[in-house]
Parts: sequence; C-alpha cells; structure tokens
Amino acid sequence: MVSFGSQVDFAIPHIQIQALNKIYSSHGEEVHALKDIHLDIPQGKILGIIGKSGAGKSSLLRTLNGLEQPSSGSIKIDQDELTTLDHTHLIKLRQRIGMIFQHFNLMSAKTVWENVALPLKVSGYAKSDIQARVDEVLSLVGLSHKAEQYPSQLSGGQKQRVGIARALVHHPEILLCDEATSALDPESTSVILSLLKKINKELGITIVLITHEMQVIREICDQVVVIEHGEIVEAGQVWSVFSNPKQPITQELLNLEQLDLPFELYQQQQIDSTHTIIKLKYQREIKHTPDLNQILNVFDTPVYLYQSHVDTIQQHLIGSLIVGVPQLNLDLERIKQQLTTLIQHVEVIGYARPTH
Ligand SMILES: Nc1ncnc2c1ncn2[C@@H]1O[C@H](COP(=O)(O)OP(=O)(O)OP(=O)(O)O)[C@@H](O)[C@H]1O
Repeated sequence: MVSFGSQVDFAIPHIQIQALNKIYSSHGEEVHALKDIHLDIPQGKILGIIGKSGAGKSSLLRTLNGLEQPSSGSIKIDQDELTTLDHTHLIKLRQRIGMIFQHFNLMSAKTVWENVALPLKVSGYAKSDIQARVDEVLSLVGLSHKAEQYPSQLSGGQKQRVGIARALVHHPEILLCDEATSALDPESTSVILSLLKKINKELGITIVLITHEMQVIREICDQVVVIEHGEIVEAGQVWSVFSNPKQPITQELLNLEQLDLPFELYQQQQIDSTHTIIKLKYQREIKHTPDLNQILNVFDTPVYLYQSHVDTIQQHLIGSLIVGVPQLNLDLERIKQQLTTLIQHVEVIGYARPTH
C-alpha cells in the first residue's frame, strides 16, 4: 500500500488498485508494463503520475477507464470492480470517467458545440437535454461564444477547453488527463491548469493526470506517484516528494542534481583544497520562513553563496542553498545539531580550490 507522504492521509479512496499487472505480448515478446501496482487514489484530489518514457504511465491510465484490460489484479472505483465488468456495465462506468488527451482528439468536421454534444448523442439523450448540458459545460470552460466555430479556428488552449467540456458532459466523478498541456504554450498551459483546479474544487471531481512537466505537478497536484520500469518507486504529497526525493529517478526527473558552480567540484579533498562545499535543504510552512542570518552564523566564518533556490508548493517553502565555507574537516554533526530546527538536510557535496 502506498501511503501519501509524511502525513497520514485519511481521505476516502476513490480508486483502489491492488496487485495490478499488465503484460503486453507483441511479436512473440512479452513486455511487463505494470508490475504489482498497489495504489489508493483519494476522493476529490488531484494525483499526478510521472516517469520516464516507457515507464508505464499511459498503461496505468488506460487501465483505469477500461481501455486496457489488466493481465491480473483489481481496480475498484468506489466499490465497483472494473476488471470483471461486462461490456454494458463497462460503458456505463466509462461515463463516470472523463478523459482528455494531449492532441485533443476533436472531430475537425464538427463544430465545437457538435463535438461536445457527441457523447450525449451516442448515449441517446433527448435533444433538449443535450442542448442544456452542452450549453452548461461550454459556459463552464468559457467557450460559449465559440460554439459554432470549428476546431481549426481555435487556439491549442481553446481546443483543450473543448476537450475538457466534452469530457464533462456525462457528469463524471473522475477525470483522466493524458499529457493535457504538453502541446500547449506556457500561457495556455496556465489557463488549462487553472480550469482543472476549478473543476476539481467546484465539482469535486477526482483528477488523475500523467505528465512529463514537473511544473504541472507542482502547480495543481496534491499527490504524486513516480513510476519506473512499471513499478511505483516513490509516492507522496507533492511538497514532501519534491522537497526530499529519495529515488535517483525522482531526483533525475526533478533535475535536482544539475549543479552549475563557478568552480570545479571534487568528491575528495585535493592537496590544494581550501573550501568545503555544502548543500543545505529545508522544507517549512510559508509562515515559518527561515532566518538566513541564523543559518549562516552557525559556521563562525565567512560563507560564500553559490546557488539558491526556493519553491512554493502546497503552502510549503522548499529551499536549497549551496554554500562554500573556507575550512576543511568541518564538524558536520555540530552544524547539523545547531541547524536542526531550521534545516532538514546538511550534506558536504565536495571540495573546491579558491576562486576568489
Ligand atoms: N500495445 C502495446 N503493445 C506492446 N507493448 C506496449 C503496448 N503499449 C505499451 N507497450 C510497452 O509497455 C511499456 C510501457 O508503455 P507506456 O506507454 O505505458 O509508457 P509511458 O510511461 O506512458 O511512456 P510515454 O511517456 O513514452 O508515453 C513500454 O515498454 C511500451 O513499449
């Protein structure tokens, strides 16, 4: 069972995945795309799934709405076991799950209004009901004025808003997003993310999204799951995972180890090393921003700042500093002890020769 972050999460699971495996067979070869996945997705939250290309993100998303049949395991949506539903019940269940796609999947020969109306038409709703619902969702996504236009007349962000409106027509309780903003410019991305957040908050819809954009996770997700080679290797509240990623793959995805220091860094002390290079990391609630003076005083010596970064995620500050101290053989334990209420992580990352 994956528990979300350092805090116990009492949210009710909306989707429960247990012992899920997906094995593809193609050209006589087997690909084990999902390996023994256990995951509870809480009601009314936004969960982000990240991983490298081929990690299994799409396979996981596709099994959640029955587009892909798992090889083994269980997926429960509320109390309904998805893996054993017959065709009729699967279609009914799919109406409870909306999906949006990277490339929008709109029909170019139909207007915005007709694109959004299509799922309701296919389900046999009365004309008046269709009219009312399509008008409602187009207004929700701010596109009532584009109802009679064709997809080719819209910007990427507007096309995605049509995709979202279409995904909402059946009043779904879950929205699955497959790289929903990857084809969009930063401004449209921001509009779509705000819209997804609004849908989540105002309609209480549980959202599961896959993305390669860490900014998306940072901005709107409550929880994040990291997949590598078909396995969940790390999971938790976004601020908790992003402030202290434990797995190398998570660190790589977050690009944390990209140092750009103005000198060469040596893992071991060199004969002419003069500076110890230290990384300090902290995560704190915004109202408890650490006092820099208090931190630097611990060193009893000049401290040179080479890199600093502060992120704000879910009302937490995630900060890191890389500093150089003109001393070797520092008493790291004493420093850690003195910083204990301010800094969660103190690490010597190497040694340098003087550059100043
Ligand atoms: N229909 C299929 N037949 C055979 N193998 C498949 C099929 N779909 C996916 N795979 C394989 O399963 C593994 C997981 O693929 P999946 O598409 O789920 O990864 P992903 O993390 O979504 O990657 P990407 O970010 O590139 O979309 C990959 O090795 C892929 O080649």
